[in-house]
Amino acid sequence: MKQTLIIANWKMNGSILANSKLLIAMLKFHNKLQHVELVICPPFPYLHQVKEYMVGSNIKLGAQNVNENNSGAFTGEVSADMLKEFSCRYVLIGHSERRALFQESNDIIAKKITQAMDAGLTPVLCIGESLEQREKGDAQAVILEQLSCVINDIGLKKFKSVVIAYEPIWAIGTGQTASPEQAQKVHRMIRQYIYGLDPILSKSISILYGGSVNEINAAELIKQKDIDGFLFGGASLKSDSLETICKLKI
Ligand SMILES: O=C[C@H](O)COP(=O)(O)O
Repeated sequence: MKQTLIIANWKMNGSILANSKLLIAMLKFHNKLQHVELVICPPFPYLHQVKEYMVGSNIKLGAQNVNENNSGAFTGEVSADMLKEFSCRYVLIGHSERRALFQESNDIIAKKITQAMDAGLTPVLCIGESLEQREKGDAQAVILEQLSCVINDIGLKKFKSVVIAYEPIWAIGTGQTASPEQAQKVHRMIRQYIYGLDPILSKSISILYGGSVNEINAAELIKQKDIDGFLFGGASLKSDSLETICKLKI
């Protein structure tokens, strides 16, 4: 059975003290998480701190971004090999905040995925439509374009190791989550698209939902057939919310 994947994206939040409190609280419930794979994605400077706390637990470490190059004169950037050295297992790629604020194109995102995979990291490919695109009826086309650009670039064989995170931009950090039905409809569409390429992969690939997930709406969302877990931000900074979401019976 596929494990439920829960990824906590701290975004640009935290401090050494605040992180310590959160991590100590998490370690109290981590051993009850047999049915979920919990991944923490802190800002880069805190990777080491989180890694130290996670020793002996089954909580995994992830990063929020990676550069599309191997090494060299890319001031301020971090390579996939560096993340691997810091014990990262996962890396978020193409988050909508990076696409919008840092002009990351589908082409750059495909290159980042290749870098991540070459270093042995599991890339979490974030996709999703804006409110404007949804209202114009373009959501499906946008999502399939984001997916197909990556698949065409890296090839289906490599794509088998990618995790997909569907995050409607209008639901991120707004408190306005997609309804379980809305989310399921898109997840089903994504899975059917993958089915058309590779029926076996369509069953094994994890498709996460993200966008204002919290301890209240998570229970209904996770019951949806094609939702395999969550990528969440705000609620991941609150240990009580995190614990409730991780303990949901799938
Ligand atoms: O990476 C996480 C997503 O952007 C969702 O963030 P949020 O849970 O704060 O809406």
